[in-house]
Amino acid sequence: MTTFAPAISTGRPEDYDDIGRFLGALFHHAVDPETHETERAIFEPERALLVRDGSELVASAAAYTRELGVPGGAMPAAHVTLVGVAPTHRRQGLLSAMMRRQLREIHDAGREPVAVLWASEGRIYPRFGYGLAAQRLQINGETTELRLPAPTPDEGRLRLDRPADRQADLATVYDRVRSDRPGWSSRDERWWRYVLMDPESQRSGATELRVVLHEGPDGVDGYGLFRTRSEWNNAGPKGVTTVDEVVTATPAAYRAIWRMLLSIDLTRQVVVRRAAVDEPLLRMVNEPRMLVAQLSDALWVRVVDVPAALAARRYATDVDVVIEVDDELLPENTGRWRLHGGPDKADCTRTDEPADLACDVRCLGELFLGGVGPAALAAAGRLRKLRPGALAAAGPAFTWHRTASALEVF
Ligand SMILES: CC(=O)SCCNC(=O)CCNC(=O)[C@H](O)C(C)(C)COP(=O)(O)OP(=O)(O)OC[C@H]1O[C@@H](n2cnc3c(N)ncnc32)[C@H](O)[C@@H]1OP(=O)(O)O
Repeated sequence: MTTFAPAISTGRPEDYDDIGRFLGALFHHAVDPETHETERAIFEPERALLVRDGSELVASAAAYTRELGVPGGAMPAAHVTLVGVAPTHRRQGLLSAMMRRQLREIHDAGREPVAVLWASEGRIYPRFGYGLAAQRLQINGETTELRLPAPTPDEGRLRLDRPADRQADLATVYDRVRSDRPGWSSRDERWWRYVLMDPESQRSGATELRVVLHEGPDGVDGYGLFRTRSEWNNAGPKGVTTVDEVVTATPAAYRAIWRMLLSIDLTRQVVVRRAAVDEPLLRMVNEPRMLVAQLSDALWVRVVDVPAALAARRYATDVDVVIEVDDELLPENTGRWRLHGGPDKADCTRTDEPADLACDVRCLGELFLGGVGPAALAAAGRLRKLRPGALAAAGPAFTWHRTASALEVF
């Protein structure tokens, strides 16, 4: 067998048709013309890396330019996507070559201190320095077994509508809430069309996507995107409500929307694929066990530029710590970094002082959104404490008052 020497080229706008067909085959589904056009609109050809063998596309990787919510604000982040290698060319180092090139380009461009992705399989990306930064709960709730507290007077009115007709309201609520949710990405017009795209081919027998909006004293202050599916057996109806996202700016909106979603007539089950680990719903129902929640991975973060990344987020408490970092793929990150930060500001500079903590760059990715603290990573043997008391001193600073979560797969 001759060895294939990959030459990686940058994408052009006309490559999208090829990429769509290529990734459709890798993910074992047909190309849907409706989603293809929406996805083409968010494609950034100059950020795509392609490998061809002759004229045949055999590998791709790309990135979207978006902001990522982080503790205390939002920052530019390369949203890595469209990764695939043909079954004829797998395990010959193509993914590794693309990941190395992509990380180098992101680092050298100097605009995005971190990269972020959803992994098709959790074992693929740690070797490239990606750490599991946000987890999610997958809920399969038995709604007949769940009770919510009685409505309170501050709960407003609910209205049902077509999501596409209320896009402006959804965007207003989302932007209001996003500033305080580590892990949520910015959405412009094109992204809203992507989030709301609703092809028949992906409904699995359910209705079209619908939205329930909550109107509070100042107008729309929350929404829930959902669909329902009919199912019956000899005992009667057992329909399913599938919830895509619930975004609310007030506790009253949150309670009212979930009360409706859990009690739609002729349904008996609620499915939520991307609930937050600290989802308030778990604290609202009378029997949380009946939500049948299962933990899974959501966002993986790769710290690409250590000082810029650590200075871009905020810290729950004042922190002054020296971290020794090891980064095989981007050696500029290797060394000792002094992080001096707090709830309002942070800076991070190279230092010769002795380190308090030591870890690899993947571990920094895990810590980055506040989804896990240093003590858990130390207990897992992934982070080393080099000074007594360093974990207790730095630990609380890395967490955040809302844990990391992610609403949408990109
Ligand atoms: C952000 C996203 O887009 S996620 C979507 C990712 N894409 C997919 O899942 C589509 C289907 N899968 C694929 O296309 C390919 O299998 C890929 C892209 C996951 C891997 O591509 P390859 O070119 O085969 O990877 P490559 O040869 O560079 O492998 C590098 C190392 O990772 C390991 N590896 C790669 N993929 C996997 C996997 N799915 N499971 C376990 N190990 C893996 C390889 O064994 C290799 O290990 P080694 O260095 O110890 O020998």
